[in-house]
Amino acid sequence: MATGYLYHELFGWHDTGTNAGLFPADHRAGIQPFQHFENAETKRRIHELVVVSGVIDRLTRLEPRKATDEEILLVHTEEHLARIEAGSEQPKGGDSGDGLSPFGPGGIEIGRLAAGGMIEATAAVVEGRVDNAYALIRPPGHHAEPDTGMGFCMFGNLAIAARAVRRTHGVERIAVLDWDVHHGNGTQKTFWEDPDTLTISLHQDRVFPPDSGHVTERGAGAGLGYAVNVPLPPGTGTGGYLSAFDRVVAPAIDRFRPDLILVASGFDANATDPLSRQALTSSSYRAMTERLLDLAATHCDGRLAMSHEGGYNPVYVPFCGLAVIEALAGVTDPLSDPYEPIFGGMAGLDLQPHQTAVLDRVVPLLDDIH
Ligand SMILES: O=C(CCC1CCCC1)NO
Ligand SMILES: [Zn+2]
Repeated sequence: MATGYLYHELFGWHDTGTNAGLFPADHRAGIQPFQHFENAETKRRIHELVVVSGVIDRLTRLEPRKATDEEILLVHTEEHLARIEAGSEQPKGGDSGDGLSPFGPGGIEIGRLAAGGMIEATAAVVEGRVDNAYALIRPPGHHAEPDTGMGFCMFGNLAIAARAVRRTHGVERIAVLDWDVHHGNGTQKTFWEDPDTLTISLHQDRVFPPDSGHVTERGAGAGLGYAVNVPLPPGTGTGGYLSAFDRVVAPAIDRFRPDLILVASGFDANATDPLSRQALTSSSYRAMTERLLDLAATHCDGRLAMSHEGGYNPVYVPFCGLAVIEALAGVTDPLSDPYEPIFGGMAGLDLQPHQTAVLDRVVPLLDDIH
């Protein structure tokens, strides 16, 4: 099993400043200076754990490149690209569109490297140079819509890669699973009317963007039914997520019969994340990855590429990221997660009736996937 792995130190230099988590420090509002929630630490620490654990030696290292204007414009408007270019030329950088997504001077170059990195990882999988791949990239992308960035996202890295390999390699049917705890609104909007791109988002109900990711958001026109949303209640643990996988994700992908599976892989559904209220552990992510590998083997010769998104606890996210990469690489002696007994031992992590009730609403909708 050849697993591609893409990371570059420049991703750690994407500068989100001291926006005190989300907002600029302002003593009048009682906001003290502190680093932005989306900072380099979790990504850098995932990479260091991949190296120190020795898993790096079982991976095929892939190198990022900068996405071209043409590639970015496969998804985004000229106006959005111009906004990022203009901000990037400012002495202190700019923002991707919602005031919550800052970047430093020259920041567009790192944004291009993130999008180009996911293109390279996806192309390596499609060309068979590797069986699957993980693109540990930054800034994230799944909230970026065609006309704006948001939620820390500058460009829709995964969406750009999907359209890029469709154009260069003729990949037709692409299934996208977003397991970041926040709704994958950007990817969904990009492919809203596209029956050849199935978007499935597993997220905490209405956590971000506000009032987004409802079961009733299903696509439009020819794409109706090819957007699937599973808004899980706060506190959902492994039981709820794996039931969502077995009752929604797997049947949807089985019906869709993809040529490629892409994942918007955020780890902010972990039990310790500051920006959500779910309860997953590293073993949850390993189990989901193993299920995806089975689906990819069944439908598309194992072709599976993952694009890093959120995840904000620098202590625990590295163990979740390592578990996914170990599973992709078929590591049979994975590193033991010391926090699993604590975070995985809490009450209520098995499937709950109110979680089943959400899945019961989604399952019948899958009949519209052909
Ligand atoms: O991890 C993220 C960013 C979510 C935050 C954006 C503003 C408040 C919550 N999206 O996947
Ligand atoms: Zn997120």
